[in-house]
Amino acid sequence: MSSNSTFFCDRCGAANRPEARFCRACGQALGGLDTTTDTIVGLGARGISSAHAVHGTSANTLNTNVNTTFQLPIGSSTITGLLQPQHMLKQRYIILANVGKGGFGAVYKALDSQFGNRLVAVKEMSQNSLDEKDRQAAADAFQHEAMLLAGLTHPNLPRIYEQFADQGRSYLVMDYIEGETLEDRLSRLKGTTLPIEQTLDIAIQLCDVLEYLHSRTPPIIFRDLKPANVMLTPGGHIFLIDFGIARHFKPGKAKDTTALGSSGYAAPEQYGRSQTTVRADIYSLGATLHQLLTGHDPSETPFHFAPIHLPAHPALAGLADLVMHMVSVPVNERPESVAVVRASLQRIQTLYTTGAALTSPPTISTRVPPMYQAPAMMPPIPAQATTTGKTGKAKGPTQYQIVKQPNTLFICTGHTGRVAAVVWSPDGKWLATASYDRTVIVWDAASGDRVWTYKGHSARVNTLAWSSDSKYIASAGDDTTVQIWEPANGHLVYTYTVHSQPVNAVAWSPGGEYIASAGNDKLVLVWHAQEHSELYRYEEHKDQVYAVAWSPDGKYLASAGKEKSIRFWNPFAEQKKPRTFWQRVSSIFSADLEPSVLKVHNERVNALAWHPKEYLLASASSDSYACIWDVSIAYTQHTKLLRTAGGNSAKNAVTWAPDGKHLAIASNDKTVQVWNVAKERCTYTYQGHQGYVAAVAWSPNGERLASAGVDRSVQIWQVV
Ligand SMILES: Nc1ncnc2c1ncn2[C@@H]1O[C@H](COP(=O)(O)OP(=O)(O)OP(=O)(O)O)[C@@H](O)[C@H]1O
Repeated sequence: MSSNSTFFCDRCGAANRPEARFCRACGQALGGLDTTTDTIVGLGARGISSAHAVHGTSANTLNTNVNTTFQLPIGSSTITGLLQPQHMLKQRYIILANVGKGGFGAVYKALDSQFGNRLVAVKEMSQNSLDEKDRQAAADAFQHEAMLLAGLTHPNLPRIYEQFADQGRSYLVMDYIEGETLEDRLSRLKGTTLPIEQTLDIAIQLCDVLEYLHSRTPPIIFRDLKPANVMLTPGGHIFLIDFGIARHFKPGKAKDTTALGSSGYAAPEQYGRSQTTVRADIYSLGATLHQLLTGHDPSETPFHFAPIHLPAHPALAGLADLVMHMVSVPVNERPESVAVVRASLQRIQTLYTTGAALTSPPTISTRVPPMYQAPAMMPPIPAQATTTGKTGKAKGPTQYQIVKQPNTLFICTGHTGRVAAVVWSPDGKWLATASYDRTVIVWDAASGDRVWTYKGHSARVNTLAWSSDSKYIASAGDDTTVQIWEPANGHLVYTYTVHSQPVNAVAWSPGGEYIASAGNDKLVLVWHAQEHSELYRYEEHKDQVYAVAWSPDGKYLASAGKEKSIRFWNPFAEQKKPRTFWQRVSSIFSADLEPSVLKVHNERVNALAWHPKEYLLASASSDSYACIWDVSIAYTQHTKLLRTAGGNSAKNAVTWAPDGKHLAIASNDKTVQVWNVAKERCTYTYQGHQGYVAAVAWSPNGERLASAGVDRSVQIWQVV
């Protein structure tokens, strides 16, 4: 769907690519065009190349009700895209609209009536106007796309659910992607370009997915990367679509037998001169980036790329060079891998968006060998390394020199604003971080790799919580919403919009049934996580609420904020208000604890954490203290005060070790202190951060801690 010069069909007048052999609108043979040698044909879903399609080999569990050779009956209509809204396909899919043309391939938006009416995209293809050989090649290509996609799982790829044949056409059912193709986005810009920040973000996401494809065994070369095959969601997430010509790279094969790809974006070697490798995808990525940065369509002047002129900014100095290297005609002059490209892009992005430079290598994570044993004593940090560097400008973002500690396992970088929250998934596999940069990033806890960047929020994200089964995240922030979404793919499940002001705290009940959310509107709302109906609205706070926590048995809530005191209450009992005098009296003799207000802090309370098993509550306050409250004897307000080192520094976050014996406290003094609760003694101080530490979380297995804050890094470290 790139904008090459067009060829008009005699029968219906539709515009076609010059290399097309059949009209994409009506299927009429266009004739007279040789596609054998130096013309590149995008096989895609049309599968009409005279060249042989490449056969997929990946094992998969794809649901298919069609015979494996995928022969299609001849004689039915050759045209696709004719299914009307409300048409029921295969007694299951209700067609809503045609979103992707007609001709030999069409894509419909549809509802899956057997799966809660979830939205799906249904790709339709007909090969019936082709001669026998081409028809089989096209059918093979279609099945290949299905098989290939079915074996892949990546946040930037649509999931595939089913393939089948119906009325002489083949269908592929996959995730419906809300958004538009990058090609459509570019054409709406009318010659101008996307903001550089967005281009860098898109480029890095494309690197993520290409790296994933290239790391399969055998590697998958996409071979048709171009703006028309990239979909962009309103939140800025990208998906690679159209796997028609992706193929497995077969080591040792000297030369590709087919010329595939799209003119302007395809590397020279795709014309059949030599075997295509990952560097063919690097070329196409370079051509796509060149177009994003210049607005110039490469299909107009294949293999010729004009110099790129970018705004004068020190961070962008290397960007033009990088892109021009990627589109080098000699294969060996291009970067050797997508990982190399991604590392450069990330370095540029960090420098461009924050002015920050990291001393750690420019990859997402830096790793310490798994055998590493932390020394009992932490060596002091060199004075030079601990100083906070400045950009040198009078005004501008702070440059943080992140220094790895001996027990640091990973330093995850990617956020471009303060990290406000960090939470482990209950199964220990993932970490999620929320940031003022409006995103939530999900990280692989074993490798430190970024898995997903969620961009559903339109303002700072302040807080997040995992559901107890690790399947959902609730995130909330200054846009006043709480959003429930799937960390595996970023799918938004529900947006809760009852708060009228920024939301600062969200907590999922231990059983997973309820969510408590609280914010600047002074409310704590307790609502059903699935039905979203309100269970109880706590209105006792006189000022903004910053923290909310469930007791481990899911019976009580504690909430606190600007008004300095902590409120401890039972949403289920409170729900039954108004309570009579006699009910109050009898409750004294019942097993239920009375709600109470705990007062010890002299400044705002920033965080609360409930002991994993007992009725002990930890709080962190700007008054420089962390406290432990025994709330089972609430009226006597038994507390331990822990004043961590760092003098008068505010305490921002607290987390209990899973065994309940230690507490970690994050502070404005740039440290995290680990305290032995029974001995009331600080046993270790982590000093890897170069700014206020805003968040800390203990891993479910008790072996690691994750901390994050103003320096934008997320540091995962071993407990010493
Ligand atoms: N999963 C999806 N969700 C939503 N829309 C989609 C999806 N897949 C494809 N589309 C829409 O359908 C159009 C055609 O899709 P696709 O590129 O896969 O088909 P094609 O016929 O193979 O195109 P091409 O001519 O590029 O080979 C896309 O441009 C896009 O607008």
